[in-house]
Amino acid sequence: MINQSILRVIKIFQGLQPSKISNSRISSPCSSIEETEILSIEEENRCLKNTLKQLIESANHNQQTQERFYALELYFLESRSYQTLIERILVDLKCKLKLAQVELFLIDRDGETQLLISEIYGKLDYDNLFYIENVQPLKLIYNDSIALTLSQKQSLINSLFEKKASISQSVALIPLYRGQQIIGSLHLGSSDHSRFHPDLASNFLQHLGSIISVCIENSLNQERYKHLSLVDLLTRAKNRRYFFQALAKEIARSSRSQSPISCLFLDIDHFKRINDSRGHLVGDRALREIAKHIQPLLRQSDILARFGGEEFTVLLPNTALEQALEIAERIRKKVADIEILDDSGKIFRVTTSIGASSWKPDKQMPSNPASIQNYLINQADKAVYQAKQTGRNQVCSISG
Ligand SMILES: Nc1nc2c(ncn2[C@@H]2O[C@H](COP(=O)(O)OP(=O)(O)OP(=O)(O)O)[C@@H](O)[C@H]2O)c(=O)[nH]1
Repeated sequence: MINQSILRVIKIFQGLQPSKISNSRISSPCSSIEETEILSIEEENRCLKNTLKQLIESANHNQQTQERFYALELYFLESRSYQTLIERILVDLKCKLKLAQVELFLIDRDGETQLLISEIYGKLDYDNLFYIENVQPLKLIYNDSIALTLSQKQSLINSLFEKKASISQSVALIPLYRGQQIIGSLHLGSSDHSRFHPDLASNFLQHLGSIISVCIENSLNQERYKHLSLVDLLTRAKNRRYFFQALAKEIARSSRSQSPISCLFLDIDHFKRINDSRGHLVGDRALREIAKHIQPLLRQSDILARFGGEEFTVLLPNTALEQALEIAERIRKKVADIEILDDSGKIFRVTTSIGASSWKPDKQMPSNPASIQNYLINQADKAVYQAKQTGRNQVCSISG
């Protein structure tokens, strides 16, 4: 009886561990052998249970890792602007994956991305974001073949993370690709020596790299479209639409903070004559030169916009009339000094009439946003008209 049941159990286990149970021993009726066999089966059973437990733990761990990575990827996919995405990669990723260091390299041929982003956001100040002109610096890091690399090599780690190399003990170098084209590289550094060892399964990191690549490309394309709709393509100053959006925002901010806000309207003098005598393309060149020379006179928070034709506006947040008049005078002088070349290589100059308006929290002043906006525009418009009427090439403001 006992032999029969032992045989049944053994048959079950034979498929799993055939080498450990010999048929000759089973055929023996000796009871001590039976006990040994039972003990051996129990031991096998324990081993199998342990193995199963480890497999389940490992599957659970993998599932948790997968869920964490999915959540992270979703977090990147939900970024609504390039600025937010970069912040999430460089700051939040470090925190969420408990990394010591994160470094992002992006290939930016001709500096197009940097120009676009600086025109939209000003300078994005991260000391771990690097724009490179071509793939060459990455080849040096990756040792020519640019593929996902997990390493504990101190020599490689020292070539990363600028001056802070000693913090990281192991690194993951994740190339960022769109199609066949490399667009950058993401470097993750851990203070744990065993975190990124070469034998680690790298599919999660690989997938994360693909998602980040798509997010970067998409957010840059969106920024390009947004930029096109808000910038004057001739002068690269902001356009009228952007100006009105910014004006509404700044008026709301000024009302809240009870700070002044000023506006300048610039109208180039006798511009028709320039077009008529030197040609429309030379007129275009003059407009470009004017915008180029005014921009550096302004603060980062000020906004230069082309209002239309040969008219520009400057929005000066947190600026009272007295200060606005000084800035206007500086602009007027600068414009008069610009040397513009006509098609025959001759230098000519232009002048501009400027009207200034200003709003500050005061009982005499309009207080709701729409009337503040009308007030600023009408006063600046009247002032520029006055400047034209009284001789051009001057700055005027209307009191009251
Ligand atoms: N080249 C060029 N000219 C433009 C553009 N937009 C408007 N203009 C010209 O700007 C000129 C504006 O002329 P007016 O409004 O008569 O004013 P003005 O000649 O500057 O005279 P005042 O403003 O009175 O000093 C017109 O000839 C327009 O054709 C543009 O994008 N490029």
